[in-house]
Amino acid sequence: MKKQNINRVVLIGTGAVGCSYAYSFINQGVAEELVLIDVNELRAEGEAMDLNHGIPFAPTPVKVWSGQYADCQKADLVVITAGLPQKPGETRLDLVAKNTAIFKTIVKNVMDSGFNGIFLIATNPVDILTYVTWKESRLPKERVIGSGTTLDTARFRYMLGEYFNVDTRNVHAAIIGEHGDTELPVWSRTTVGLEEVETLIAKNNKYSQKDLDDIFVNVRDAAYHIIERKGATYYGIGMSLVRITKAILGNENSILPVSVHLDGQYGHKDVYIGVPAVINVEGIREVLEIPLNQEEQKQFDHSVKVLKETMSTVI
Ligand SMILES: NC(=O)C1=CN([C@@H]2O[C@H](COP(=O)(O)OP(=O)(O)OC[C@H]3O[C@@H](n4cnc5c(N)ncnc54)[C@H](O)[C@@H]3O)[C@@H](O)[C@H]2O)C=CC1
Ligand SMILES: CC(=O)C(=O)O
Repeated sequence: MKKQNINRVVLIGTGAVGCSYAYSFINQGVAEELVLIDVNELRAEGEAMDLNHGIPFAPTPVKVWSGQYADCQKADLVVITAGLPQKPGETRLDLVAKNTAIFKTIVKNVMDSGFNGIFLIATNPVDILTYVTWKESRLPKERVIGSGTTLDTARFRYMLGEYFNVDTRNVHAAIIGEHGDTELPVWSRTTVGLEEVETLIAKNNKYSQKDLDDIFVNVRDAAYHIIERKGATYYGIGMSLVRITKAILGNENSILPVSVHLDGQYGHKDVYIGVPAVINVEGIREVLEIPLNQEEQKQFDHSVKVLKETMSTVI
């Protein structure tokens, strides 16, 4: 029997994203057990060996091993980063057919173990694969979560922090919608410190709406820019996934823009998409419905439409 108070996370997919997650997980002392699974068993084994050699320098004790699907039975959280990444020029939506097929097998294997915890999904297109996981697992929607626009929001806050020359933690902002080309910034709710960006622009002529629009385009296209240069993105998402993991295992009631199932919020149903939600040990405690202006709502509706159209090709 698993001892009480021991948290186990199973990571499926030990490629670039999975290993960045594992590395941050160990360095941030997130939980007591981390199990690595990959279709390439040797890879998972090698990564476990390598990570274990850093454990003397980790902030808290942790057991890491390359395991089997049976290890999911006692897991609190299963994180999936397995599947194909984009090649230069490919969109996230281009990956939908192949990664859906991979997911159907993975989710079945996890559920066959008797798993009854929370899923956290990162594989692209993340909103659609989170929906696939929810359908295939038959778990309550609150316990199936996608990384959504957490990474995009981190990029946005970082770039706004640079622009206004303030600590990025004092930038309160969110990217919502598809984690992909139709995502949108919620400018109407963006504040730096306690000031609205609109006021900051009006007060100081070194700032402009044009610069802010360029910042959003750089956020939206960041993955393309990085993939062109180094072939893949992984550190940012690894740390984003650890942030969500800590919100869950630490029962934090933190608000993060994750991919959640909408059931009427924002005027939409039966879709997984990135919006702010309260996260704790139960998974999604509450989906927050932040007021959007007319233009933001229009862009959000478009994002839902694109996701539903793509989803209809695989579900
Ligand atoms: N949600 C987000 O914000 C982000 C998502 N991603 C996505 O994460 C995914 C992974 O990307 P990378 O790690 O760069 O790819 P990668 O190719 O480095 O790693 C993928 C891993 O999945 C494994 N795998 C494939 N099929 C499997 C199966 N059936 N069972 C178990 N393992 C399997 C592979 O052996 C490989 O180790 C991609 O879909 C990528 O687009 C990447 C960055 C950000
Ligand atoms: C690849 C990807 O989804 C990202 O870096 O945003």
